[in-house]
Amino acid sequence: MVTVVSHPLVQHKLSIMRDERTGVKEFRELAGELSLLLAYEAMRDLETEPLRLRTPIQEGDFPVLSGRKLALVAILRAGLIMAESMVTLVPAAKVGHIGLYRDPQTLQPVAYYNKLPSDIAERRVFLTDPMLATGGSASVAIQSLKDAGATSIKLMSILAAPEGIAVIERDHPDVNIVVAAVDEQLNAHGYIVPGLGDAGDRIYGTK
Ligand SMILES: O=P(O)(O)OC[C@H]1O[C@H](OP(=O)(O)OP(=O)(O)O)[C@H](O)[C@@H]1O
Ligand SMILES: O=c1cc[nH]c(=O)[nH]1
Ligand SMILES: [Mg+2]
Repeated sequence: MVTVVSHPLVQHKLSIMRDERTGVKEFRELAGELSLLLAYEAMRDLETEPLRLRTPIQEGDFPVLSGRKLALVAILRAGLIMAESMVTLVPAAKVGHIGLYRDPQTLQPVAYYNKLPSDIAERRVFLTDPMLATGGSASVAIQSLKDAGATSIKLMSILAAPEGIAVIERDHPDVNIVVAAVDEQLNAHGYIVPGLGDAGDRIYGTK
């Protein structure tokens, strides 16, 4: 299932990120802000339970988060900005890292790092990567989460191509996807069109 967050704030921030004139500082800030807005939607179904407490006025039962604990897992590099921003919303979440880069010739993901919470099997996992292009990186990352025992995984991306969504639906039909927009297609180099360019390079100012 794919959820496209069509809220005007999300769309506005995304359009500024797309603009080639937007510099590193603003791009990074917007990526963080958008991640919070996407998280608001992605975490809509978190469980709550009533907590008995007393306000300054009277006693009552009030909802607090319950159920499975959370894990945020970032696909490095670009997904890091999303997880770092989201952890401010859910400070008790553990954070994992999966290092992948996409080979520019083959477009295949190359793994270089993997560090996940040891109790990931018991946690609800939110996997972050701003770009879902061919879907190769996200599919491999989801497989490594499953190999580590994760059973509840949601993929959060800022932009997706239809091709990438199709790959996740084929490889991991149990994984829901939350995105700000689904663009037209990929170009010959595997970039999302119209897209926003190379997310990692724009976040970190590399080339
Ligand atoms: O869906 P795919 O075709 O696999 O492409 C998407 C991947 O490409 C980008 O990472 P990149 O390889 O540029 O690494 P970086 O984040 O370190 O820049 C992006 O952040 C995704 O991880
Ligand atoms: O458009 C794209 C595709 C893959 N990775 C990016 O950063 N951008
Ligand atoms: Mg990159």
